[in-house]
Amino acid sequence: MEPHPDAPGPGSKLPQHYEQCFGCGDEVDAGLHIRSAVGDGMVVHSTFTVTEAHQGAPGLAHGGLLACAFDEALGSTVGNLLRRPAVTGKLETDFRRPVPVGSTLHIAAKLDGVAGRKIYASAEGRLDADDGPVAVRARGLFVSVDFTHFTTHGDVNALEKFRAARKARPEKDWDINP
Ligand SMILES: CCCCCCCCCCCCCC(=O)SCCNC(=O)CCNC(=O)[C@H](O)C(C)(C)COP(=O)(O)OP(=O)(O)OC[C@H]1O[C@@H](n2cnc3c(N)ncnc32)[C@H](O)[C@@H]1OP(=O)(O)O
Repeated sequence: MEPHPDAPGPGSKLPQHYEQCFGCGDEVDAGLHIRSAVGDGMVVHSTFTVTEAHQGAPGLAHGGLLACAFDEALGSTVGNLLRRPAVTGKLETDFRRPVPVGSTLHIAAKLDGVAGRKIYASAEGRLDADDGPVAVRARGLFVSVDFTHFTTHGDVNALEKFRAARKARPEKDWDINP
């Protein structure tokens, strides 16, 4: 499997895909503010720094928010390397170690395969360094969708704003053809 010919190359920092996204958006104060960059092959590296806004037990990250971080990291890999709209159909997580507030999860997510509309991806999150101890593993199944998925089910006004903002960006985007 190869990245899409127009996919950003290794080392490229990836922009937030939507400023209101809970995973990566700058406009969500308590969001995860995940930052990502393309790695070698079919890999995207992301970081998520856990704050007090992300707690479940005192001082520890909430498991649901950790799952969110992996949804974002895996989805970013699919969207940026294959450059096609897709949504999460299934997400599995293995929580192997507690993730304390103040720690940074280093997530390496890779595309494992494509079968028709189904896209398989998996990821590992390590504590505080790319070679730190594994805290979370995840696997996701993403399903390719037409852009009409978002116009039919989403907020059309917000979507128009989103499209206008993306068109104004210098880098090429996936084809949007509702
Ligand atoms: C350059 C651009 C950069 C952009 C960056 C973007 C970053 C984004 C980061 C954000 C990341 C956040 C992302 C988010 O959080 S996305 C938000 C969370 N996800 C959703 O809201 C999705 C809701 N679900 C649906 O809309 C539909 O169910 C979908 C569209 C998924 C499928 O309904 P549809 O009617 O269209 O298709 P189908 O039912 O015929 O299914 C098709 C195939 O898929 C298989 N299947 C489906 N589900 C499952 C399952 N659970 N386990 C196993 N298999 C499953 C199914 O068997 C079939 O296989 P096959 O029979 O053909 O073999």
